[in-house]
Amino acid sequence: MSISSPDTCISHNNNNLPNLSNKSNGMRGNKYNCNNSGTPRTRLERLLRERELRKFNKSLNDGETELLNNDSFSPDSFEAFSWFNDEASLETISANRNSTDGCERQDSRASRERLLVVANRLPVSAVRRGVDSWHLEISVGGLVSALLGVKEFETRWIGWAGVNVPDEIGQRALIKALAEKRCIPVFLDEEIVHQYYNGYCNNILWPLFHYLGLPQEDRLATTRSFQSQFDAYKKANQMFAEVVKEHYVEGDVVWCHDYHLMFLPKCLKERNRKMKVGWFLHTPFPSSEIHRTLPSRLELLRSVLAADLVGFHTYDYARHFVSACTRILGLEGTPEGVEDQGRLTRVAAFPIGIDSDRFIRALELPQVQDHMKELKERFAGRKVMLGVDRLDMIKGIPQKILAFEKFLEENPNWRDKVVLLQIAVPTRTDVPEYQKLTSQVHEIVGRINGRFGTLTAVPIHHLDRSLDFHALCALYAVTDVALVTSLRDGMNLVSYEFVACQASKKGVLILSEFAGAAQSLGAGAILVNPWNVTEVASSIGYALNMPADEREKRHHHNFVHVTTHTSQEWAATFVSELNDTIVEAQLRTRQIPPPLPIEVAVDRYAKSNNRLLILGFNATLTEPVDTLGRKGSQIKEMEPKLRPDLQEPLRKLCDDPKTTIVVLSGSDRSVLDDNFGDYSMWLAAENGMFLRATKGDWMTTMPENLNMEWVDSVKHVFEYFTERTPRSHFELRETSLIWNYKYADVEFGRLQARDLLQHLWTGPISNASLDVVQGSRSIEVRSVGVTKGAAIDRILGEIVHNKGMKEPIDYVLCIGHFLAKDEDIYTFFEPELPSEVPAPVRSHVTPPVRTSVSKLSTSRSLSREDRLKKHRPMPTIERSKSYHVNTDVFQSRVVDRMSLQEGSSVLDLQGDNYFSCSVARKRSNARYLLGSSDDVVKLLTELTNSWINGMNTDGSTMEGN
Ligand SMILES: O=P(O)(O)OC[C@H]1O[C@H](O[C@H]2O[C@H](CO)[C@@H](O)[C@H](O)[C@H]2O)[C@H](O)[C@@H](O)[C@@H]1O
Ligand SMILES: O=c1ccn([C@@H]2O[C@H](COP(=O)(O)OP(=O)(O)O)[C@@H](O)[C@H]2O)c(=O)[nH]1
Repeated sequence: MSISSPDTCISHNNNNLPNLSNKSNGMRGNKYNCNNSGTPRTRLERLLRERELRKFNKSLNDGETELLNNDSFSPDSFEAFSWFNDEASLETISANRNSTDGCERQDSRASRERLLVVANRLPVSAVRRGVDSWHLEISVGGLVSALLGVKEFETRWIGWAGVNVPDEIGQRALIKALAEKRCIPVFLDEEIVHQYYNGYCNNILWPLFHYLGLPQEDRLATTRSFQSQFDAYKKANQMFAEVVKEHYVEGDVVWCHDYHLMFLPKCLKERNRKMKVGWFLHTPFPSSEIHRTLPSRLELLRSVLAADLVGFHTYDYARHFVSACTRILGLEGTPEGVEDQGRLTRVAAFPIGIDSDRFIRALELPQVQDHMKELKERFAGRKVMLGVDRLDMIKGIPQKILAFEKFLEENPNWRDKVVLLQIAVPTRTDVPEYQKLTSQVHEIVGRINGRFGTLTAVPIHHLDRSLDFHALCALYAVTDVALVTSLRDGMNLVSYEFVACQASKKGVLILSEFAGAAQSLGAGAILVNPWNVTEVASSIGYALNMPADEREKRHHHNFVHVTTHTSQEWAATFVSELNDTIVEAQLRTRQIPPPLPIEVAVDRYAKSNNRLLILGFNATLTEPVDTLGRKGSQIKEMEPKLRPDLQEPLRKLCDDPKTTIVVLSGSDRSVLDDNFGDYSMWLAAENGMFLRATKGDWMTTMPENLNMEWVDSVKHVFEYFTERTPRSHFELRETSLIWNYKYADVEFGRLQARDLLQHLWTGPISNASLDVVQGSRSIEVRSVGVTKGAAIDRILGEIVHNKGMKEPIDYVLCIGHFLAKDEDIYTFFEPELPSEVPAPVRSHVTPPVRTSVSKLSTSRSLSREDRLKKHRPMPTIERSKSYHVNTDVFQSRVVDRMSLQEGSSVLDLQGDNYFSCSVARKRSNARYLLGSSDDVVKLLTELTNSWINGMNTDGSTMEGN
């Protein structure tokens, strides 16, 4: 795809995604040139195209941003942030953009898409000045800084204004004041703030996510209050959801932020399933071993997974999250995200950035220059070291100061040549832990200044307050060494801001390896372990003595990163991926068969005369697959058991003379005997390789020449892996071998499975004629041709013969939780000529892959119709042969083809009387879906009722099956 930016025209395709097409070759400026031929098909193609489009928009924006920022850049106010400006200026920009485009733009989405940013804190905190008058101040913190730099969207911010407003007059006045800044308040009362924000968010989740553990002291009290804090957390999240709902307009992107709002995606999706919901975490997501300790671990993960896209600062945090979902919820983690019953929540890393231009431009402003001059004079003759942090235990302020003390202790010559300026912004001052930290820091600073200070100078200048933007920029610019020693930090934007302001000085950044920023600025910074005070002290020495050329190289590396990975890029990428996730989900959904129309299936059943029901066993007639987390990995029943609530309907259906039931399972014969021996039905064990009417003996339907010589070598491999994978086991069946790790540690099990597969593919059996079938937690090895689909015509032949059927089968219901390999059973009954019957109900985007059928069955090369007509009149030819161990109990036979009468078909389904149904497996070749075995119970019960009702009306009698 060749795309060149300014020469590009933009249109919409059906997916509502803009198309880029090159308008060169002398076809400029004609909107009809915008063709759709290059419609991207894959996710990556779509995202690449979006990226090109963003770059193109940015090149237009750059000029416009100048316009926007011209007069409105008032130093100390938030007017500096573009999206705070009023609607009118944005309209102007849009108009300018259209007129400069050269090709009529239908693309309003990229530049005007509405974005609802939902975060605990609004970018402004409100201070009450009177009954109905408010003063707004910019809130301090990385989240606010980053989001204020986002310019691409028409943004509304929903959040808490940091103040309790109990009265209606005050609320109304605040709503009005905030509306001018495109902010919408969520009113939280004092008690909720105490329990939700101070309690659950800042005393439980915050320390936990930063590896500081759950509160230890007063265990009982904590446990008791934990529940009420969690309740308040959920309630607060519901309140946010209500406000979102009120302001949501169809098509809006709703972007939820941070650990305060982990419950929000679920609340939003429950209110509106179609809402585009993204969630981004600004803190680290800890290892799943840490998250496991949280009492509400399941609920929080599940709620976050309701979002369409989940984002983190780094790949590590994303990996931890996926791992928590697999280990704690028992879900499937894929490179794309987390999958739950066919639904994918995309999980990815989106490292945040800053609005670097804003910092670079600010350095030119006179007031910033004045500040810089003052600072240079004040600290002349001394190197300036700088720390800027909220006064939070995660920032490692005590550790930083202790390291500085050690440096002064060991380097007396530096004592009057260096100063540490530490800006410690008060935060969460209602939480006792933060109050303790403040006193602790004051105490250490006092001690060190007492120890190394003189009458005229102290080594540490500690400020317990925030600075305005320009003072901060000046400080960054005059600094020689910045010290960021967070014990853990989601990203840390201070390090980015410092780099942005160092174009001329090229100072050194000492950066904690536990800050997310270490992933991006690690190459240019000096990385330290903040817990290692000795290492930090020596790094200070190294930084202060660093030669200019090394400083320059390091700075350049980081400067390029900071100026290219901006907050605008971050937001645009996130929103673009969120939009794409929705497109992708729609494509996936269209590949999913529709739910079984139970009424239709029952009605047709009642109206037919010779029905065949083929039922799988595992997860079809047993309890639903347990996905409730770790408990699911505990061994409950080694052997599958028929659900008690299915016994009665099954028995009644078996007693219906017009119905034949076959249970077709991968399980071995003894398991089917134990569960179904008392019913009047057919049992097909080991994927149909063994067959028995419950009144008779087992026989084999196996192809005669089935090669089983591979068994010993595979068994050897399986034994090896079973020994090395705790809680895995393998089953040796007559026709297959299965290694099962469903009770093992999921991640370790998967790694072992990967190794095992690699060994099977490349090892001693690599040339054998085998199928290696991967289940979600198992690996099965079978001879080629051992599938349910391959076995079914032999089974059918035997049944028709055995029952002496005179009429064709006019209704087939085939239900199972079958492996992909065995889905050939669904296709077996599908008409092969499209003209014969209407196509399955679902609409395909990509046609489902049709599993090829057995090569062993010669009749397979014929069409279904030919195959079934070709069958000879009755006498079944049975060729006995002994097979395997224990064959004394089983009579083994191979059944030849048959038909009802010369030329007539065994099946007469008239297209519509065929219901293939996948249970709890969404991507399937079946025509329909059933959610779980609960639905199977419902269906079979209704079939039973229909038959009983039918029998009463037409007066037919019950005969044996
Ligand atoms: O609103 P507060 O409770 O006073 O806290 C301020 C913010 O602190 C946290 O910031 C994080 O976000 C930054 C940007 O992504 C990141 O660089 C930093 O490492 C994080 O600590 C918190 O996550 C925000 O929600 C708070 O608003
Ligand atoms: O006096 C100050 C100190 C800090 N900040 C801002 O607070 C943010 C801190 O973000 P960071 O990601 O470093 O950490 P957080 O506080 O969000 O954990 C940065 O954007 C700083 O510019 C500020 O505006 N004034």
